Amino acid sequence: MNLKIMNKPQDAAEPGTGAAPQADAIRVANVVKRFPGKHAVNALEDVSLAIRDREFVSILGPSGCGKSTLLRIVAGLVPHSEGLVQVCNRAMVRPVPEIGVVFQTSNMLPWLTVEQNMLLGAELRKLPREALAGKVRELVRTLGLSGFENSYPHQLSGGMRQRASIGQILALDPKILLMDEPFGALDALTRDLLNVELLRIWQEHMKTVLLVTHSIQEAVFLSDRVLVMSGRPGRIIHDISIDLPRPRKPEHVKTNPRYGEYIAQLSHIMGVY
Ligand SMILES: Nc1ncnc2c1ncn2[C@@H]1O[C@H](COP(=O)(O)OP(=O)(O)OP(=O)(O)O)[C@@H](O)[C@H]1O
Repeated sequence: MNLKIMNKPQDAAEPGTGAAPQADAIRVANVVKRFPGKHAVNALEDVSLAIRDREFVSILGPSGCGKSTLLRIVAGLVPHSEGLVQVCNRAMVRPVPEIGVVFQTSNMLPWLTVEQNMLLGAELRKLPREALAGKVRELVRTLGLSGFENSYPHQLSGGMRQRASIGQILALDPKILLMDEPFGALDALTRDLLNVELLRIWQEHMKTVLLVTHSIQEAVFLSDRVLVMSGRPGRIIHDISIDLPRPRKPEHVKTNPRYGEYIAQLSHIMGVY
């Protein structure tokens, strides 16, 4: 097995094209995060990464290494202690409309229907409801929620709730999706189906995605690159390009010998076997 572990030079031209480099959607440079207090924690140490426009990048790492903290810092939800975070070339200090965040559990309000939840963002951002109504109808259809527009969250399955949560975020059309274990609470079959759906959405809507996951298979199936973090304080210790053809269909990817090699390589790095 001879797979490359690479740290892409961030200012390099696109390989083989000689073209100007694509813009970075996210740039993190030398970020440190300390949680002060009686039980002070050094969560992140000298984390640097760059994610290009429309790239799909996953982060893997041992439990407690700071993956969610890193994602929340990029989202502007948690301040960093040192270093620089830029989103779309602007320093990140607070949440911005270019970023949508999907968490492991649904953010839906239980007293609102699927459609009302998806329209909620428009109200919070003081956009006219009508501007979003058409888009929400289309999202309901493409996310396989037709017939459930008027259902309440408790009337949906876990997978449907998570699809609706993704719809809530997509309704606002962020350029960048930050996803923290979005399918972690779902059964394997539903997770696989939503992975395929996520790839379709990513391709159709040309988003940049940064995904935190515990699943090596999910990371390899979805990503252009997989970043691996060390134990706490978290640092990026591997940056692995996933050279599998797109569009990716499970039946093609999972029978591709390179898929197995990436899984084996990452399992070895993660100490799974
Ligand atoms: N608000 C906080 N205050 C203090 N410590 C925190 C806070 N948030 C996270 N931490 C600590 O920072 C470290 C990293 O936590 P984080 O949730 O980012 O890890 P993770 O890699 O996402 O973990 P997991 O894979 O288990 O979800 C942990 O030791 C955690 O206890």
